[in-house]
Amino acid sequence: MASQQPFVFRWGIISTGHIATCFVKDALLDPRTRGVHDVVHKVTAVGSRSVENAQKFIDAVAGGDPSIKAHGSYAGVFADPNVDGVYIGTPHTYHYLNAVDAIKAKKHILVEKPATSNLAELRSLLALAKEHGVFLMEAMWTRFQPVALAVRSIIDEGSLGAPVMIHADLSHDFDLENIPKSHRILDPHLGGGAILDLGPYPLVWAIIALYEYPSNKNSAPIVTSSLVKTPLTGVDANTAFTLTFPAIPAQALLSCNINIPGSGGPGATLRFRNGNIIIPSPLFLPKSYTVQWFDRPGSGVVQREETVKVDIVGGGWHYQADEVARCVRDGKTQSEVWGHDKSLLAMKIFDEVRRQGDYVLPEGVEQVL
Ligand SMILES: NC(=O)C1=CN([C@@H]2O[C@H](COP(=O)(O)OP(=O)(O)OC[C@H]3O[C@@H](n4cnc5c(N)ncnc54)[C@H](OP(=O)(O)O)[C@@H]3O)[C@@H](O)[C@H]2O)C=CC1
Ligand SMILES: O=C1OC[C@@H](O)[C@H](O)[C@H]1O
Repeated sequence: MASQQPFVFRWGIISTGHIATCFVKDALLDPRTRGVHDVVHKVTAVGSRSVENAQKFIDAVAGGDPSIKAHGSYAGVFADPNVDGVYIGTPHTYHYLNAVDAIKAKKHILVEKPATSNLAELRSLLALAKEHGVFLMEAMWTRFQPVALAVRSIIDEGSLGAPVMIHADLSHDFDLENIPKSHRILDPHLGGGAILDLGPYPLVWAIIALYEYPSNKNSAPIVTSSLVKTPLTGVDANTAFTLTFPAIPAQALLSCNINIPGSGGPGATLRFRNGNIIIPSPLFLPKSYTVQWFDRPGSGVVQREETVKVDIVGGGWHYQADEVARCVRDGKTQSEVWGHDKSLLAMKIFDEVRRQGDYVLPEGVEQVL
C-alpha cells in the first residue's frame, strides 16, 4: 500500500527580525526529526520593508534557496499565490494591521504574541477572519511544546487533585540603560514593557493549570496588578499580577520583569492539594518538569518525586507550525489547543493589568479602542 504523502503548508514570512529568523530555522527542519510525518513546511516568500533585507534573510536563514521569493513589502507576500498562510513577526503594535491585510488577501495567519495591542483589536481581527473564512492563531509556541502537553495530561490524570495556587515569573535583563529608546522593549509606540512581551509566558501556565481546569468551565479570572514603570520611557519594567478563579477556587501569582535576570529558581510552581509540578526556567521553553506527590493531601511532605527531561530538536517553534498546518489541512479556523478564547482572555487580562497600572499606549497606536 502506498504511504500517504504529508500535507505541505506554504509559508510567507512577514518581517526579518529575531523571531522570524528563529521561526524559519525551525520550519525548515525535517519534521521527522521530531517524529512528525503528516505535515511538512515550505517557506515560499519573505517580506520585508526592504527587498535587500528580504534577500539577505533568505541567504542567511534559508541558504539562499532560489525558490523563496524576496518581497520588498509585506503586501507582496499577501498577494503571492504561492503562499497558503503567513507568519507575522513584527513588533506587537503592528500585528493587527499586518493581520488585517493578510486576512483580506485570504491568507491563513500565525501571529506572534501578544496577538494584538488590546482586546478590541483582537475582537475586530477575529470577526474579519471569520468573515473571510481563514485560520488564525496567536503564536503561543510554549503551549504546543512537550512539557506543556505532559503537564496538561498529568493534571487531567487527577492524582494531584485540584490546583490551589500557581507562582510563575519570567524575567530578562534587556540592559535598558544601554539600548536605544526606540528598541521595541522600551518604545511605547511598539507596545514596549514587560506585560505585553513577557506576560504571555507566566500567563500560559496559569491558563494550562487553572483556566483549562474542568471545574473552571472556561471562566475569566478576577485580575489585580501593580506596575513599576521605567523613567526612561514610561513602559512597565516590573509587573506583578494576580488571577483569581473563584469556580475552582484557585489563584495565580504572576510576574514579569525586563530589567533583572531570571532568579535561577523554578520558572513556575503549580501547587495542587496533593502535590506540585515544578517547571524550570525559562518558562517559554522548559526542557524538563518535576512532579511531587505528598504523603497525604495537604501535608506538604513529598513522598514521591519524578523529574522528566525532554529532548527538543530545534528551537521549539516548529510545534506551533505543525498545529497550523494540521488545522488548515482539516478545514479548521482555530486551534483546539490554543483557540481564540485563550488569546481573547490574554488580551483582556493585559488590558486590565495596564488599566490598573495606568499604562496607556500613545495616541494612535491602538487601531481599535
Ligand atoms: N515567540 C518567541 O519566542 C518570541 C516572540 N517575539 C515576538 O515577535 C515580535 C517581534 O520581536 P523581535 O523579532 O524580537 O523584534 P525585532 O525587532 O528583532 O524584529 C522585528 C521586525 O519587524 C519589522 N518591523 C516592521 N515595522 C517595524 C518597526 N516600526 N520597528 C521595528 N521593526 C519593524 C522589521 O522587519 P523588516 O525590516 O524586515 O520589515 C523587524 O526586523 C514581538 O511581537 C514579540 O513579542 C519576540 C521574541 C521571541
Ligand atoms: O517571546 C519572547 O520570549 C523571549 C524574550 O526574550 C522575548 O523578548 C520575548 O518576546
